[in-house]
Amino acid sequence: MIYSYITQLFCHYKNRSFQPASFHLFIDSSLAYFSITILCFRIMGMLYMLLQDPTSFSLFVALLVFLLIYITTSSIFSSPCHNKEPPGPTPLPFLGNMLHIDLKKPYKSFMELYKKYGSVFTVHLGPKKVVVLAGYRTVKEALVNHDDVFGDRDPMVIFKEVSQGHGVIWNNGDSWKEMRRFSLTNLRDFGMGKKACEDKIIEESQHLIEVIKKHKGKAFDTSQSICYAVSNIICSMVYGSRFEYDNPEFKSMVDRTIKSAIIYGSPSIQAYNLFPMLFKWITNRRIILEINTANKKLNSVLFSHLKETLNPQMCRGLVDAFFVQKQKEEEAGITNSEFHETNLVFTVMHLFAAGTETTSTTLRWGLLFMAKFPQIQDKVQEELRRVIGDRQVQIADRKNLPYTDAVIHETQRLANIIPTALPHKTTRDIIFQGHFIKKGTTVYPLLMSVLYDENEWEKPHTFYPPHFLDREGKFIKRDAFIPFSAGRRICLGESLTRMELFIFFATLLQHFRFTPAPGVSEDELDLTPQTGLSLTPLPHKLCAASCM
Ligand code: HEM
Repeated sequence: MIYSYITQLFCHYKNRSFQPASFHLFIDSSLAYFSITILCFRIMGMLYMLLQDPTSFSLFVALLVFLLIYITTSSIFSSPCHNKEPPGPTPLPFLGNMLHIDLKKPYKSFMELYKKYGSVFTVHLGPKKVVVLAGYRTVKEALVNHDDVFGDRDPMVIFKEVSQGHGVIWNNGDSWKEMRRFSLTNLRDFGMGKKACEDKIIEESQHLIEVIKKHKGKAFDTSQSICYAVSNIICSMVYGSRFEYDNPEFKSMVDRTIKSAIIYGSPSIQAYNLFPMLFKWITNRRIILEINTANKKLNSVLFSHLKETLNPQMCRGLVDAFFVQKQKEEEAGITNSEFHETNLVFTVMHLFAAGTETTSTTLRWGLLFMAKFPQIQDKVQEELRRVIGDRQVQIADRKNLPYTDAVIHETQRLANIIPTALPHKTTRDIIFQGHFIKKGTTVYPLLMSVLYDENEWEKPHTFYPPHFLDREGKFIKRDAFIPFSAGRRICLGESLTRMELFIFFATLLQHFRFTPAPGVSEDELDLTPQTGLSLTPLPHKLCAASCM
C-alpha cells in the first residue's frame, strides 16, 4: 500500500507540468534542494508510521499530508515572479530531468518534450539548466533576429578539456572571431565555393570511383573510402595537398577522428559532461584524450614539414597562411596575437574533423537512401543520363539537374545529422517569446524540429524529394532547410559542403547502381541512426554495380 502511495506521488512529480525555472530560482542552492529532500523523507517517515495502522483516520491524514505536499510544491513551482521562465518537466534534485531523457537519443526526448511544453522549454540535464528552442519560427527568431544574444558557444566539458579554449568551434570572444574570420577568408582564398575547389572535388571523385570499382560489385562498407575522399578536400585546402588512401598517417588520422566522433555521443561521455567529477575515470574519456594527443602529434610533424618548405609568396594552404600571418604579427611587435601554434593546431583539427565526418556521413546516408528507395535512384540516374551522359558532372550542371539536387537536399533534411546543433549560450538576460532566459543559460537550437517541422514540410518523416520541387519539377529552396544552422554560428563549411555533396553524389550515381548486400532486401536496410557527434548510418554494406 505504502508502495502504491509513494509510486503515485513519484509519478505525479515526474509527469506534471510546471515552471521549473521558478523552482530553480526559489531554491537557488543545492543546500535548499537538500533541505527539501530531507523534509520529504521526514514526511514519508510519518506517513509510513501512519499507514502501519490502516484505519480510515490514518488514511485520511495520509491523504491530507500528500495534499499539503502538492499544494506547497505547486505554489513554489508557479511562484508569480518567475512564471515567465520557459516551462518544462519537474527536475529532481541532483538528477534534474535525467529520467525524462534517453541518453542514447537525447534529441528524441527533446522532440517529445517539445510536443508537451511548446517551442521554448527548459530541461535540467543533471545540474545543468538548458533551454531548448524548437520549430522553424522559434529557432530562426533566436539565431537570426537575436544572434547577438544566442550566438555564443557553450562548450561541453569534454571539448573544453580537449580544446583548451582554442580553435574555431568551441570557444568565444576575440580568439573565436579571429580564428573564424581567418579560416573563412583562407578557405575561400584556397577555393571554397570556387572553380579551384570544384577541380579538387572532381579529381578526388575519380580516385573514389577507382577504389569502388575494385570491389567489382561485391558488397563493401561505404564508410572508409568515402571518408578518405571527403577528408582529402579539406586536407588540400588546409595543408595544401591530398593524401593517398593507403598513407598510414592519413588513414590513422581519419580513422581516429571518425572513432572519436562516435565516442563523443556515447552515454558515458554525456554523463561525464554533466558530472565531470563523478565520471573522470571512464574509459571513453581516456580514449578521446589519447586520440587528441595522437592527432596533435601528427599535426606537429606535418606543420614542421610545411614550415621548412614555406614560401611566403606562394601559400599552399591555410597552414602556410597562418605562419605568414604569425610572422607578420611578430614583426609588428603584437604581443597578444591569436596567431600562436596552439590556436593553429586546434583550428586545423576542428576544420579537419568538421570537414571530414559531416560530409562523409551525409554522402553515406545518400547512398543508403538510394539503395533503400530504388525508384528514386532510377529517377536520379535517368536525369543524369539525359542531361550529362558520359561526361564529368560540374557545378554548372546543378541548375539542369533539379531532381538530383532535390534528392541531395532531402538526404540532408531527413538524415538530420546534427539534430541539436552544437550548444549555444546566452550573452545576456532576454525576454524571448514571453519567456525570461537568464544570461549564461545553455541553449540547444533543436534543428531536428525545424527539419521535421509539420508546419513546413508536407511529409516530414518520409524521404520525399518533391519537398524541393515545384509543380513543373524545378528546384525550389525551402526556408526551413537549415541543416547548417543559422546566425552567427552558422556552419563555416556550408558552401564547401554543398559543392562536395553535389559533385560526389552525382558522379557516384552516374557510375554505379547502389543496392543492398546479397541476402538483404530493401525493406531490411535499417535507417536507424547511430548517435555520435552526428547521426551516422549504422554499419552496413552496399553493392555498387558499374553502370557506365
Ligand atoms: C553535411 C555537412 C555539414 C553539416 C550538416 C554541418 C553542420 C554544422 C552545424 C549544425 C554546426 C553548428 C552550428 C551552430 O552551432 O549553430 C556547424 C558548425 C561548424 N562547422 Fe559544419 N557542417 C558540415 C560540414 C562542415 C565542413 C565541411 C566544415 C569545414 C570546413 C565545417 C566546419 C564547421 C565549423 C568550423 C563550425 C563551427 C562554427 C562556429 O562555431 O563558429 N562544417 N556545422
